Amino acid sequence: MASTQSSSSGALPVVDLAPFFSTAEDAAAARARATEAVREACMDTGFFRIVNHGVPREFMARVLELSAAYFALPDEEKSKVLPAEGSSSTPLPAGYLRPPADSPDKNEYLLVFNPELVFNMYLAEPAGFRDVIEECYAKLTNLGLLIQEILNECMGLPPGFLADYNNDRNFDFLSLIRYFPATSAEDTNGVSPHKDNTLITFVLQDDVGGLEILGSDGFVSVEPVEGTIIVNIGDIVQVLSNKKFKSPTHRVVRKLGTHRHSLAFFVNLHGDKWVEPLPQFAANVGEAPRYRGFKYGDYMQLRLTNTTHPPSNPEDAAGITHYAI
Ligand SMILES: O=C(O)CCC(=O)C(=O)O
Ligand SMILES: [Fe+2]
Repeated sequence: MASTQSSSSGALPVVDLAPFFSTAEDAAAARARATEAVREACMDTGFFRIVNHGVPREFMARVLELSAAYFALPDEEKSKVLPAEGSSSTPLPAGYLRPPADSPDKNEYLLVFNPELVFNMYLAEPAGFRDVIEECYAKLTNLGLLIQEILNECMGLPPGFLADYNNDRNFDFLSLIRYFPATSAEDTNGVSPHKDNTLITFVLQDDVGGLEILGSDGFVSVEPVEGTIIVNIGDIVQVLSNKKFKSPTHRVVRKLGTHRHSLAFFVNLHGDKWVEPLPQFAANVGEAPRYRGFKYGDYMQLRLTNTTHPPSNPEDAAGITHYAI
């Protein structure tokens, strides 16, 4: 088993996206440097931090503040937007959820899908919540497209390849999360170690901390830095790149005496898409594929069983190794 030790020295590579919003003459060279930094981060840990990403700091703070106000509502209120069984065209039902009581994950969350396509479930309170969350959804969707374009370049794919492959925004979703305070030094699990089954994940977090990445010497915490967005690539990129780019294992550890609020935005393929190592990373370079192909929706279903039927041993949770050759 991986070491569960933590250290607090987790400095993620910082990628400045300003040149992607600039028409200045020297922006092209700066864009190339940022792209190279993303490439190195993806091959190294799969995690990086972005700055000058176009989502204003005050806006991010407002989102987390409204999220805290939402979760502070009484349980009876929040439960009014429990998703209706089987009512959803999306991969998961929209609405407020808590992991089952026997889950080791001690958190609660609200899932929001593409507001242009889906009726999301909201309460009347807190005031302004819906507009701000939907604006956040739109901003992170656009940011996802930019990161995807950068990844396309890092992976040496033909221009527009990923945009064309991942051309449907029905399976993306946003999760507002509140972690409960730890009750003892033993009871700290917030989210068990996992890799994201995504293409790209964004995390915004408050100043409490608790997100940790598994490195070669155990888990390392990702310190909160106001106004920055944490990015990690997910299993889809790991498979497409035939494991050249890493989908990192990470977890959330709860802190004593305080709730933690975060927002995760998941950029996903449509469930009907086929996922397998691309020829650029396999046949064309004489490498054997490390994964067999699968339909993305099937993998999502497999991963859902970890939530609906948590394995008694967390190490037995279903993951991308299911398809490993
Ligand atoms: O809350 C966080 O910081 C990350 C949550 C996470 O890893 C996930 O929802 O997949
Ligand atoms: Fe995650």
